[in-house]
This record gives sequence, structure tokens and C-alpha cells, in this order.
Amino acid sequence: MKVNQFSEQNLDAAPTILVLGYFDGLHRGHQALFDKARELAVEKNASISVLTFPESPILVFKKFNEDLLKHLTSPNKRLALFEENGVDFLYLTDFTSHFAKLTSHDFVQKYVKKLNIAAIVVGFDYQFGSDHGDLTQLSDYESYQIAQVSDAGEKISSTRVRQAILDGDVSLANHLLGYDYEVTGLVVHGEARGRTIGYPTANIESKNYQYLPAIGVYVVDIEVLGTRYRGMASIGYNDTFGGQHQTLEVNIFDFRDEIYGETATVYFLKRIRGMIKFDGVEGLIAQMDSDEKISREY
Ligand SMILES: Cc1cc2nc3c(=O)[nH]c(=O)nc-3n(C[C@H](O)[C@H](O)[C@H](O)COP(=O)(O)O)c2cc1C
Ligand SMILES: Nc1ncnc2c1ncn2[C@@H]1O[C@H](COP(=O)(O)OP(=O)(O)O)[C@@H](O)[C@H]1O
Repeated sequence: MKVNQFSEQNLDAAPTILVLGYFDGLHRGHQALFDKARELAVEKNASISVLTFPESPILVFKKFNEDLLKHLTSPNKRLALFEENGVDFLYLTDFTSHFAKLTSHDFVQKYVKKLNIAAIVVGFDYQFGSDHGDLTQLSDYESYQIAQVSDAGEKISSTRVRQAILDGDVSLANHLLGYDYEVTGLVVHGEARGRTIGYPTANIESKNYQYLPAIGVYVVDIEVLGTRYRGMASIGYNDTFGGQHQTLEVNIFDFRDEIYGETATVYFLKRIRGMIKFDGVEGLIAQMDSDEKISREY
């Protein structure tokens, strides 16, 4: 997959299927668009292109808060998902006030027409430009609007996935995504207490503006130094020890190494329980023994 800013000198000249949208998380609803794009690409012997934005268009419309910078994926995972879904050319353009003011006609002239379009694929709720044009704006092109994908009678959406994660229901999030929700970060120093209670934990700090699941304990896999291990994670304030900062920490099974400064990816598989404030360290250790058993058996 080639990744480029959308500008005339960067555009591939061969026939292409253009897929339009923001695609936070590339969940199963989004994947349906790419299923159609791949089918068309074979039929028409065309490549697949996506025109999308690095950040959420909502940033341009709403008063700022940090959550508006958050994504369901790290930037690398986002690229990997586009690639897995068959995208050959990813074109990025910043969603700005100027971009938001383009009419559907302007958008077609300045973007769509610059590509050698074999067909266009959009989602059921896609709207073009400031005049909210619909697919009829693309009547010069063969275009497809993909119906919404539902699960348990409800639309699959990035908002629904986000809510499942914030509720700690990572099983539901994974089911809607079609892959395991993951958070990538650096292994940093904590209080160096873990090793003294027999459960060293790699403290993971994400730099990627990702959503963390609700406070609690989870069965996870963790990828570090090129290998994927089973483990158990805690997200919370280490209440038993009066912690002041929220941390994401993983005890990695059958592992013994110093990994500070390494980049690690945590895959959330299942929620085990909420955080408990124990009266002493013995209670915490007994609870972690039980968490370990559950996590190994999962
Ligand atoms: C699987 C797991 C479950 C945990 N559960 C709790 C808990 O219920 N209550 C709590 O106060 N801390 C809990 N912790 C966090 C520990 O207090 C923390 O890992 C320990 O204090 C080590 O901290 P450190 O990495 O800063 O040295 C848990 C950690 C793990 C890995
Ligand atoms: N099985 C393991 N799981 C997690 N970290 C481990 C493991 N074995 C060794 N380590 C190392 O020990 C560190 C965690 O030890 P800990 O005493 O909890 O210190 P800290 O508070 O700095 O996280 C990890 O960052 C990692 O470098």
C-alpha cells in the first residue's frame, strides 16, 4: 500500500475503485465497504484507493477537548487495517474549515475528478460537501452505497465500539471490530513494587491518543520484542497502595526480561473484574493468583 498526501503529483493514473470515509477503527461495518471494493477491483481490473483524513472531521465543528484527538487505533494499526482490507493507495488530506466549505460539486472537481475512477464506494450515511449532496452528485460515475451492517439489531458504528471499550466490555468491542482491540505504548518505570509481590508488571504509556478500557482487570495478550505472550492487565489507580495516577500494567506470563523503553502492544481479550481496594498485600496476591488462573485458561 502506498500512503501519500492527496496532491496532483502523487496520484496514481491507473483505474481505481475509490472508497470514501473516515473509518475510525475499520470495524465490520466499514469492512463491508472494502468487501465490495475488492469485488469491484477484480471485476474491473482496478486498484483500490481511499481518500481519508488523519484526524476526525469533528475537530472542525466542536469546541476542543482531548477526546476529539482519540482514535480506536494507533496510526500504524490504522495503516495495517487499510492494507489488510486490500487498499493499494491511501490518500490523506486534512479536514479543515476550508475543506468543510467545499460543495459536493467542488469536491468532485478538486478530488474525485483527479483520479481515474472505475467506481466509487461509500457508506449508507455518507454525505458530500457543505451542501450535503448524496450519491446523485456522482451520477457521472458508477457508484455504490453500502447498507448499514447491524449486530444484535443495532448499527455497528465507531461510537458503539468506543462506548463498549469505555464500559470495559472488550468482548463486545472485539466482536464489533472483527479483531482484538489493542493499545500500543512504551514500557516505562512504575513504583518497582510489582516484583516484590511476585507479579512484576510492565507499565504501558500510550502516546497515541487511544481509548483505554474502563478501570478493571483484563485477560490480555501482549506483543513485545516480536513475540506475543498471554498476560493479565490492570487499568486503575492501584487503590490498595493509594496510587495517584491511572496506569495500564501487564503481568506477562512465562516471561522474564527487562523491557523498559520497548514498544509493546496490549490486546484486550476479556474483562475479568473491577478494581478492589485490599486491606493488605496478601489479599491482592490471592486475587491475582485467581486472575492468573482465569487468564491462562481463557
Ligand atoms: C492482574 C492484575 C490485577 C490487579 N488488581 C488490583 C486490584 O484489584 N487492586 C489494586 O489495588 N491493584 C491491583 N493491581 C495493581 C497492583 O497494585 C500493581 O500492579 C502493583 O502495585 C505494582 O505496581 P508497579 O508496577 O507500579 O510496581 C493489579 C495488577 C494486575 C497485573
Ligand atoms: N513477567 C513479567 N511481566 C512484566 N514485566 C516483567 C516481567 N518480568 C520482568 N519484567 C520487567 O520488570 C518490570 C516490572 O517490574 P515492577 O517491579 O512491576 O516495576 P515497575 O514498577 O517499574 O513496573 C517490567 O517493566 C519489565 O521490565
